[in-house]
Amino acid sequence: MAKLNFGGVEENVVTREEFPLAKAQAVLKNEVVAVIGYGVQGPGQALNQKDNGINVIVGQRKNSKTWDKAVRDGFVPGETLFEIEEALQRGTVICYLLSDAAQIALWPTVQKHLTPGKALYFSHGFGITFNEQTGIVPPKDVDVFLVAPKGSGTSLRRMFLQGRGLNSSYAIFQDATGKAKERVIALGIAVGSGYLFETDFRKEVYSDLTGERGTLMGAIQGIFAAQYEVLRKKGHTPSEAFNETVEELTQSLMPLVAENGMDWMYANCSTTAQRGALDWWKKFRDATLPVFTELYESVATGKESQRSIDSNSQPDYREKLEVELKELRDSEMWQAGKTVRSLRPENQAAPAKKAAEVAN
Ligand SMILES: NC(=O)C1=CN([C@@H]2O[C@H](COP(=O)(O)OP(=O)(O)OC[C@H]3O[C@@H](n4cnc5c(N)ncnc54)[C@H](O)[C@@H]3O)[C@@H](O)[C@H]2O)C=CC1
Ligand SMILES: CC(=O)[C@](C)(O)C(=O)O
Ligand SMILES: [Mg+2]
Ligand SMILES: [Mg+2]
Repeated sequence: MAKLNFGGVEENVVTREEFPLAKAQAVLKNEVVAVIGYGVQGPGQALNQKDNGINVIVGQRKNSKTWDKAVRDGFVPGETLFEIEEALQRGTVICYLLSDAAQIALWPTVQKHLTPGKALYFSHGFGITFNEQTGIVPPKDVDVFLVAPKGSGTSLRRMFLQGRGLNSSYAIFQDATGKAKERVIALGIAVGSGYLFETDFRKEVYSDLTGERGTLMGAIQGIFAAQYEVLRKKGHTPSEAFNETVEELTQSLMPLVAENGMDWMYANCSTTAQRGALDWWKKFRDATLPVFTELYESVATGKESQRSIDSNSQPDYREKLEVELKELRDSEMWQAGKTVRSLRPENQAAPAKKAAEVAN
C-alpha cells in the first residue's frame, strides 16, 4: 500500500501498479460475483468486471426494463443473468447495488443467502451505518465491505473504456474470513477503479451525503439559481445570464481547475477577475459555512438518511419526483442552457450529418 502525502497528511492509497488486474483475477478466480440491481452502478460495475475476466452474474427482476438492458449489454439469461434470488444463491460475493431505499425491502431475502464465508459488498456506507433505520445487520460469519466509486456509474464505465480508472473509496466493516482485504481490493480493481482510498463506512456515507447535497449538486444549483436570478432581475438576457453563470464555468474554467487547481486558475485569469475573486471568496465561504455545518449535522443525526428512505418508499414516489424534476427542467435557466448547449460544435454536427444523410 502506498502512503501518499495529501497537503501534509499521510494516507493509504492502493494503486493499480501495486495491485494489477492479474492479481485481482487470481484473488477472484474461484468467486462468483453476483451484481444485484442493474440501475446506474450495476451496469458499470458488472460490465467492467465482465471485460476484466471476472466470473460475474447479474440478478434482476424478470420482465423489467433493466432485465432487457442487461440482455442488450450481453448478459445471458440462465447463464449470467438470473432472477434476484437465484443470483443471490449462486453468488459468493453479493454486490448489493439496489437503490439504498430498495435495499431495505430486499434485505430479508439477501440475508437468507448469506451463508458462511460469502462476502457482502456495498457501494455506499448507507445501509450499514444507518442500520437502525435500514435494519441491515449482516450475520457475523460473512465479510462485509464497500467499494464506492466517487462518481456516477456512467463515468465508471466511460472511464474504463477510455483506459482510465475512476477513483473509489474502500472500507472493511467485517472481516470474517481473514481475506476481506484482498477480496475488497481485488473487487475495487475489477470494477474499474483507478486508485482506492481507504475509509470506513460511516465516513464514506457522511462525506458522500454531504458532498451531493453540497458543492457537487445541492449547493451549486442553489448558487447558480441565485446568481442567474440577480442577473435577470437587473435586465440581462437569459443567454448572458446563463453564459456567465454556468456555461463558462463548465466549458472553460472547470476543465482548467480540474487540470491545475483553483489556485492556478486564480493565478491565470485577468487581474480584474483576480482582484474580485480574491475579495469575494471569503464572503461566500462565510455566508455558506453555517449552511454546510447544518447540512453535516443533518447527515450525522440520521435526518437525511431517514428523509431519503421515507420519500423513496412512498407509493407515489416516482410521480412526486417527476414534478420536482420538471420544475428544474422547465426553469428558464436550464431551458436557456439547452439552447446554449445546442450551439456547441459536437451538438451541431449531428443534425448536419443527419441532414446530409437525408440528402443522400
Ligand atoms: N448512482 C450512482 O452513480 C452511484 C450510486 N452509488 C450507490 O450504489 C448503490 C446502487 O445505486 P444506483 O445504481 O444509483 O441504484 P438505482 O437507483 O439505479 O437502482 C438499482 C436497481 O434497483 C432496482 N430496484 C429498485 N427497487 C427494487 C426492489 N424493490 N426490488 C428489486 N429491485 C429493485 C432497480 O430496478 C435498479 O435496477 C447505492 O448504494 C448507491 O448509493 C454509489 C456511487 C454512485
Ligand atoms: C454519483 C455519486 O457518487 C452520488 C452523487 O453520490 C450519488 O449518485 O449518490
Ligand atoms: Mg458519491
Ligand atoms: Mg451518493
